[in-house]
Amino acid sequence: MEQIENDQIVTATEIDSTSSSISTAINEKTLTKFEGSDGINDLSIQLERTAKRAELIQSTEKGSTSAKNPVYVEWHGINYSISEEHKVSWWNKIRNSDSKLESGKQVRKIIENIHGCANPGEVLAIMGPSGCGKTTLLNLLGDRVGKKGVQGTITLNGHKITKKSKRFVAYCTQDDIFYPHLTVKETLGYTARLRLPRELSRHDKLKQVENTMALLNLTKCADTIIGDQAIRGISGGERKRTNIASELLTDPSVILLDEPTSGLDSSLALELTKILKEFAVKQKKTIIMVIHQPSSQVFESFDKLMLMADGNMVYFGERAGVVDYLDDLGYKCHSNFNPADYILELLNDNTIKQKLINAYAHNIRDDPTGKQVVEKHSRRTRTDNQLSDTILNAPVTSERRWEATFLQQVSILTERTFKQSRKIILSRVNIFQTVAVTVVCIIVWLKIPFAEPNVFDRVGNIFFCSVFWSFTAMIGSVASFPTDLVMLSKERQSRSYRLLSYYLSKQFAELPLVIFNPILYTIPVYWATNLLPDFGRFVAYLIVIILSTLTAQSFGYLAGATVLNVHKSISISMVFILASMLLGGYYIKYLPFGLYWLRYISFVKYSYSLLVQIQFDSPKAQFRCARPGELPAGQSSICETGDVPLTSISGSSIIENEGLNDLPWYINLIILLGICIVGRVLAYYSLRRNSRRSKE
Ligand SMILES: Nc1ncnc2c1ncn2[C@@H]1O[C@H](COP(=O)(O)OP(=O)(O)OP(=O)(O)O)[C@@H](O)[C@H]1O
Repeated sequence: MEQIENDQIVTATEIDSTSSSISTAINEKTLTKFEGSDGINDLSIQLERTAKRAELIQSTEKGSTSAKNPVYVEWHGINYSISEEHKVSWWNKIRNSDSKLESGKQVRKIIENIHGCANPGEVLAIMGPSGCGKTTLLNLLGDRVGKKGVQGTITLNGHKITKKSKRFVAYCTQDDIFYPHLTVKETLGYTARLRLPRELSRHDKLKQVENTMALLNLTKCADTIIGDQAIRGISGGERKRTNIASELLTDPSVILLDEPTSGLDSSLALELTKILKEFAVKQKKTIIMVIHQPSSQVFESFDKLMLMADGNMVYFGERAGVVDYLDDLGYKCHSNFNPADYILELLNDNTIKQKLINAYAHNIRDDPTGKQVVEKHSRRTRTDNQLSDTILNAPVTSERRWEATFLQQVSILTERTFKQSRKIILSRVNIFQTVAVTVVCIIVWLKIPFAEPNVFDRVGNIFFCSVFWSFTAMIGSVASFPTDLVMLSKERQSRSYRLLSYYLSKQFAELPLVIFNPILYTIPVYWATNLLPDFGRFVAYLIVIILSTLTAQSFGYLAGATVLNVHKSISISMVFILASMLLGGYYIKYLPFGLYWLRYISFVKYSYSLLVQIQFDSPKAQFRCARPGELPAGQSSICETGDVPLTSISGSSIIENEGLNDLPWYINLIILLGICIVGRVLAYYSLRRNSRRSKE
């Protein structure tokens, strides 16, 4: 306990002195320790950096709620197990017929009887060899695992974690999850606007972003896109820092970090741990981090330490006490050795590891869930003038479920989705594809004459336009939800917005993008291929093409939201669009007996019928009858049905003959609109059901 207080006093004094004046800190006494001007330069750079850091942290304190809501985290008796499918092949069963090999489920213990606590103002480090269960424990502390297979108690200020209390806990995952086309500043800006208290003005929120970027040395890459495997963006270390910045920015009371220093060089790793430590001390944040091989300076900055091996506890207590603890067990760490390296070396030796696990189990033999050990290290149980018992007993809750209002959420998310999706939907490749298809269609169907022999070409042009854009929209939208899923789950876990806000914003943002290419295609193709020269009919034609595209998009959304797997949903959509195309009325006129109704389940039938009605069911649509020899052999002219051969025929007679006006145009329109809306509503409920399931 004394050690914690001393550590905090040292850090607080250091910050105060540095922020007040650099010049007084560089006193003569200190300078004599360094030889030559390089030493002086190094020291002044260091002090300048420390002063800047303190100043920036101080600036983020304005409006900080974590200092007012310190949170004490405690956990004991934690067990987590998973059931794994165990399959025995029929061949193995035959070969081992005398043994009792059976397929079935096996329970595997991931972590066992884990306990600990983390106090506000302190940094707790969790260390151990790879695969020992550190991330699993962090996930459990952040309530990101669900209930299945979990036993034990985790509390915040002595109260169970609730949906409202989760907002006070930030989780920096090991994998940095971002929208790749947004810049660092945009990413952090949207996070700030969604998650910072609504009382702060937009200007203050963006100021907070600037300060956090300066603090984490991100200012120089502020306008660079994040990027991913396909597009080059910021570096791995910058991604890591952006990830931490996006959580620090939201002013949480508890910060869980999974390997925050991986990918950073040693000086950046040290700088980051110093920042976290200062945040802990100055703003009473509780910091728990999983860390691999910290340098000795980073190791020194921890207040508490938890060591794990094979899912078991090896040590929990003061960081400063671990070397003596190991020494007492016969494992002496030399003074010139980094204790963190030494600990990992011990835990990677199977025999020593088992001895250390047994030694810890022996120590707590009278305290099966570790409750007493936890109480010993808890600041909640003792009187402290800053963090009194009453504060650390206060329920961790807020009046609001979300900081941004519903309308703010929709507008912020729409802006963000638009920025992210426009780079994909309106990519150069997609625009090139549209222009190329437009040119090909114009060449193929240039100035189709209003004549009977060309009716088939005219109808083909109309059918192609409807199906091509439906197909493109459906395939483009199936990946929408599966690719957003990880981001959605991360942001929903931190209660950034409602699912409905996300869903509506997706619709609004992608609407102009999805209809841009069909419009770009339809305008020149309509006039160049000589479709009905009537502006009103052109507008109606364009509206139906857009509606058909949006209907196909809603099926794409539905498939993606239901299956949540890009490959599977593309396969399902392909089958669906092909079936709709075949049943649309262009390829098959006469379905086998009893299957005629199948036409009515194809959305293509409604859009195709509507487009044909727009183009043919008009007094202006008059077609010259075929002259002898113009029609293919065996095909009779529609004009020859009466006694007197006609010279021209109306479009309405043609579609009647083709059976394309079985439903009036307004019924086709209503059904198409209905399918579009129902598809979107079903996609929302599918997404909601799946996002609830993923939480369980
Ligand atoms: N849902 C799960 N299904 C299957 N195995 C799991 C699951 N969750 C955890 N595990 C297993 O539990 C063990 C601990 O995993 P965890 O990620 O917590 O380890 P770690 O200590 O964080 O490792 P590292 O340092 O390498 O990240 C691993 O063997 C992992 O494969």
